[in-house]
Amino acid sequence: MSGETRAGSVVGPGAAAERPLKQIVGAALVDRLQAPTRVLAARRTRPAALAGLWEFAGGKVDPGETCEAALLRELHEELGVTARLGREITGPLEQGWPLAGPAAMRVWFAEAASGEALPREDHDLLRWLPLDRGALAVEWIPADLPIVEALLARVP
Ligand SMILES: Nc1nc2c([nH]c(=O)n2[C@H]2C[C@H](O)[C@@H](COP(=O)(O)OP(=O)(O)OP(=O)(O)O)O2)c(=O)[nH]1
Repeated sequence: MSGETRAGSVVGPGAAAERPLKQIVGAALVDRLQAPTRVLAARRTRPAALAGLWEFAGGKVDPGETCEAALLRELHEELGVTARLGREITGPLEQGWPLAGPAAMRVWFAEAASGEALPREDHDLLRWLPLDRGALAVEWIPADLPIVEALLARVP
């Protein structure tokens, strides 16, 4: 029955609450929040379906964790940096940007407050991309492309 709409019923926020999207968070890590010129892309190593594709560093929000805390944790685990978050790059959903499957990602601008970003977990390569059409030079996870476009449109 799930996914079907009874005659006369309205699919509203309640439906979303019954089938919440898995919350993912990601960072558009830039060289500096004030007047950014480059953004960091990370190449995934797993799972096989995503290996070799590029993404924003980040990951799943743990139960009881805020999105912002999860993102700072993920950036430390994955890149070894202590980050500072800037503005959110808001998406079309309350939970951010739709991803493949029942998941959505909220994305923030971020900069490293300390540490140099290096691939530690989940990635084998990092690349600093220019904040122009050159940001599309790598093969992003397809769901990330609208986010990259929004990022380029929202660069100060
Ligand atoms: N981190 C990240 N995940 C993304 C992006 N785009 C996208 O579709 N995803 C998907 C890939 C995964 O299915 C999911 C994130 O899961 P993940 O595997 O990175 O999360 P995690 O680090 O907490 O993983 P795990 O240790 O629990 O396996 O979101 C993106 O730009 N960044």
